[in-house]
Amino acid sequence: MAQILVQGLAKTYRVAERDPGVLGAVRGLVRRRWRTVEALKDVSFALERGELLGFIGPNGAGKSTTIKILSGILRPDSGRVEIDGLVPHLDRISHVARIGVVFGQRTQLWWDLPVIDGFDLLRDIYRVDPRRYRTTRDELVGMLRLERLLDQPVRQLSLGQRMRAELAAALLHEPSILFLDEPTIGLDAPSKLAVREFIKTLNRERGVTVLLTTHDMHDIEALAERVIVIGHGRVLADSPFEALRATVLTERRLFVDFAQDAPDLALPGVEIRGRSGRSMELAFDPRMTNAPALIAAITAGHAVDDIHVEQPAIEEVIARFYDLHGAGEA
Ligand SMILES: Nc1ncnc2c1ncn2[C@@H]1O[C@H](COP(=O)(O)OP(=O)(O)OP(=O)(O)O)[C@@H](O)[C@H]1O
Repeated sequence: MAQILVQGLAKTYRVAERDPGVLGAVRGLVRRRWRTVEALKDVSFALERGELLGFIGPNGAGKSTTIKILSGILRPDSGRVEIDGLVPHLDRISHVARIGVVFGQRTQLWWDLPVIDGFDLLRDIYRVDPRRYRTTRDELVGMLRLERLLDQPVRQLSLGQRMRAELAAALLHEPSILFLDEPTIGLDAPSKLAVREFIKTLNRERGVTVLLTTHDMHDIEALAERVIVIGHGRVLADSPFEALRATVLTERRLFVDFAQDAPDLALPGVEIRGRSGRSMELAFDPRMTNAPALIAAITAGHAVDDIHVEQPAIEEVIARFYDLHGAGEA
């Protein structure tokens, strides 16, 4: 049975509207005008225990709203959510004991307290058995290389250090599910790699179910076997990333460095995209020809120094997908 079940989720926000300027603000105090924003219209999916799901979509698509509902912070207007048999917003206390949540843009630690004191407070809040807590904490501190940061107040940490501390904080009570809302936002390359490695270990070795939202497609490429794309409050795709790539962009590219100036080539199903000196970029449709056949045809007639095939970059695939579904920013 699915560990996370979401069916027909809908959520509308009511936003106060006001006219511009001071007069508008004053008028707004007297008579409020409201506008509704349909953040989620109809979102359904199921997640098995131990899965790692990339939950992506353009700005304003409804990703954070979904995570807030799944964490029990928000109540949906309609639809059904069940996680390990509990309804998050109704069974909040039992539910939060089983999940960990990290919002990349917010901290769950205490700004002025040393990291270790924040961890101890979370131990008390979650009522973790002291002996069990020490083991888990020390393990997380080791995995996330936090040893030298424990005595520093959170406000003194760099963003990358803080994110490592946030991940530990979210896991001190050993949840079996982790919700990550943009955990790599603003991090430099080494910190991103460290966070990705940690998430991977947690999921693959410990079996923690992970739902990850991110705008960094390298996170998706490195971590997610399955991807859900949402746009305008609906699920637009739910498939392995490779399947998404195949439906959106079939094109492959072949880069050739010839031993002499790049020749004229006329091959069926192949388009020359660029040529400069001895280099040439070719695009081909893998349904019409394939890379080995193409390479054989080229090398049969010309001396070649180097040759390689490229898939379209993941950013390109996603941008094209948003385009096809008219799912630009809401
Ligand atoms: N508290 C709120 N009050 C009013 N409107 C909100 C609130 N939170 C979100 N919204 C609106 O709901 C829609 C969905 O927002 P949400 O934050 O879920 O999107 P998102 O996919 O997480 O976007 P991003 O990638 O930019 O973080 C947006 O139109 C947003 O403006």
